[in-house]
Amino acid sequence: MTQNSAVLDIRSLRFAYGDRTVLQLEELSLQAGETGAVLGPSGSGKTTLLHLIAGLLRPTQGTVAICGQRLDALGAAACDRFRGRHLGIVFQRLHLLPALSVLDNLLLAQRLAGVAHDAKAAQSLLDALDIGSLAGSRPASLSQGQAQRVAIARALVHKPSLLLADEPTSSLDDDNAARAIDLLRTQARAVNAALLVVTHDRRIRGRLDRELRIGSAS
Ligand SMILES: Nc1ncnc2c1ncn2[C@@H]1O[C@H](COP(=O)(O)OP(=O)(O)OP(=O)(O)O)[C@@H](O)[C@H]1O
Repeated sequence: MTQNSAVLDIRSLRFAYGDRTVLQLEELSLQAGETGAVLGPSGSGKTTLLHLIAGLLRPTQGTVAICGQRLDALGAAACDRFRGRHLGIVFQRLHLLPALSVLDNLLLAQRLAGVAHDAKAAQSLLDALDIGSLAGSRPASLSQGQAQRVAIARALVHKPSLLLADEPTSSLDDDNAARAIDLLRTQARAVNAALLVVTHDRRIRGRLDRELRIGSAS
């Protein structure tokens, strides 16, 4: 791993299922603190791209590197560890664990990422997202907006290098969509993470540093 490399560096990327190319992306690079959006309609390869960045799929051609490390060069266990330490992911369906309190959802995320248990830092993050008073609540008792804030906090609690957000605004009205993007941007900057939002939602245009469109390739 090199010290001054981009947090995310994608070059000449192509992914195919069999002989059918479903994603092509020439170049995408994000430095620490930078934000970007990949916009594409349904079927354009957004989920495929997220899986490639997370090392769950291997490129057919080209490279994806996180902090200078190609995930396809790592074995399965090392890839899992690297992903856990360097990536934070806000899933479209938030996947909060219903049996755990909000705070315990964050503490579990720290543990899975292999960073030190730090309840104070987790609580500060909840406070920064204006949901500090909900630390003891169960996810089922939260509004959708509150639950999304918890998901953002959980993705950031181990201070990842890269924050990925999958369709974070698609089910939100205009005001809340704008708020969610602002939160992602502000919170990613607070830990000096790069942020990549993958979405079909055109309302995101002009809100992040970089914008890239993808379309289905044949
Ligand atoms: N396991 C698979 N085998 C073969 N083709 C697949 C597989 N998974 C996805 N595809 C195809 O790859 C293309 C890209 O799919 P992908 O899920 O990445 O798109 P997407 O942009 O995330 O779509 P959506 O916004 O609808 O979730 C689609 O044409 C899809 O049919």
